[in-house]
Amino acid sequence: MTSVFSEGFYKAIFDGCSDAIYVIDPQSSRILDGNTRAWQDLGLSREQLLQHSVVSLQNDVENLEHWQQISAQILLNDSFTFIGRHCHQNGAFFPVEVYTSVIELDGQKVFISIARNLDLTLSQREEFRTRDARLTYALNEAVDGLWDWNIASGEVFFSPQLKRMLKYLPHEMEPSVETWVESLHENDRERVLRLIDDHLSGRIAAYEAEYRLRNRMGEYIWVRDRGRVCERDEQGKSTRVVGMLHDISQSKKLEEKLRQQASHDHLTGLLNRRAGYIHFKKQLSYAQRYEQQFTLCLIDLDHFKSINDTHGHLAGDIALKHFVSLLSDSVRQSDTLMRWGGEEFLLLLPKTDAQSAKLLIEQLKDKVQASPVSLDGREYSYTFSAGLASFPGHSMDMDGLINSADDALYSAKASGRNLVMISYNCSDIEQAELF
Ligand SMILES: Nc1nc2c(ncn2[C@@H]2O[C@H](COP(=O)(O)OP(=O)(O)OP(=O)(O)O)[C@@H](O)[C@H]2O)c(=O)[nH]1
Repeated sequence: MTSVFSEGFYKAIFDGCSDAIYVIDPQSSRILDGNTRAWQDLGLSREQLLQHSVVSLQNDVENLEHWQQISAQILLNDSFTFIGRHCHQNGAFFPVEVYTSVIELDGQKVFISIARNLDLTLSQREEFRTRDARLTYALNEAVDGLWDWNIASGEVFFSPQLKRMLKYLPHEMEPSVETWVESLHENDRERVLRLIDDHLSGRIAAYEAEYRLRNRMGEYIWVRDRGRVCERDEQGKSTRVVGMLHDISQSKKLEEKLRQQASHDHLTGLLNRRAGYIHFKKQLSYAQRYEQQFTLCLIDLDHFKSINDTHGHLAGDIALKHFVSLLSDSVRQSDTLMRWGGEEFLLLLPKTDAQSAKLLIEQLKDKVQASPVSLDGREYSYTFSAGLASFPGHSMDMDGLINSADDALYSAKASGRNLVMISYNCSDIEQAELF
């Protein structure tokens, strides 16, 4: 039989189509025509195809009677889709999705069936294999660990690299969201859970957090975690989130070191003047808020220049460290000693009035004098002078307090050194009016 298409245009589309197209007689199920893809898919020549019918070719159609039931159904509905199996000449079956519609040709109704081969083509298979290999590589070798959370079931897939990051073996780590929640550092947990909740409910476009995560050894590592909802249900509720975990422990350590260097004195390890000033400000506002007295004490080593001149600068450094170690061991945890300048220190004594502070500093002074430092194999005693000022008695503000303590220190030096003096200044407001 010749092609039912007379127009070259339609013929080109018919033969060039990547799906198989069959023209079928509704009564007998005979194949009236088929495009190139149709006979190639079945492993037949065009002539062989035209010898067949749906009954002889289609495994799911049992006999002519069965076909006629199907045919009646197609004629009734004008179209019909079904998924079945076609049989290749070599005996192998392959899955097809067949869409059949009814058209009229020369006053006769015929069926046009378009059959899509659902089996993967070789190139598609190759592509999937490549993609699979890439995915496996990414999951295993990438520096980031991947997680995939099914919200409804609470199940979480942890990638091999994520497990490695936390020092777990491949078969370890219960794949549940609880595993992750329980590994969060308790100081980070609330913040991180709030962030992920904000993302799930759509308040923020993506989830991103830096936090500490406990590893198999019970140690905490710092991670940067980023995730995004990738599936929602019909109501728009998040059902699946996928994210990546990056180990940032090293950069956090470096950050901490830089922060420490910026705020601490390299020689003594004490807070430096800049950070000390910030700390002082906080202490003062705390004292104001809770109506508490506190005293600050400026301490300056006496004749320190002579230590440097006699024993050298390195010996001077040793003496400075010796002094800091003596004082640090003697003050309370709540007191803060900071390096205010070269051989000048500032000691903050919260909840302490000037008289009590003076007694304490006198004791420290005696202790320092009685604890010589060993320089060049020789014991060397040194002393210090100190000036004290208290909040709120001597001043209400930081600069006023520092100036008052400085005045007192100047007086102690001027009066012969190795002395502790309280400021003579007075704040404008009487203490009784304040507290
Ligand atoms: N070794 C060492 N010396 C320091 C450091 N910071 C400051 N100094 C020295 O401390 C000395 C301070 O000298 P001065 O300001 O004259 O004071 P002083 O000799 O202690 O005399 P008075 O304070 O008047 O008792 C100087 O020699 C500084 O070089 C430091 O970090 N290491």
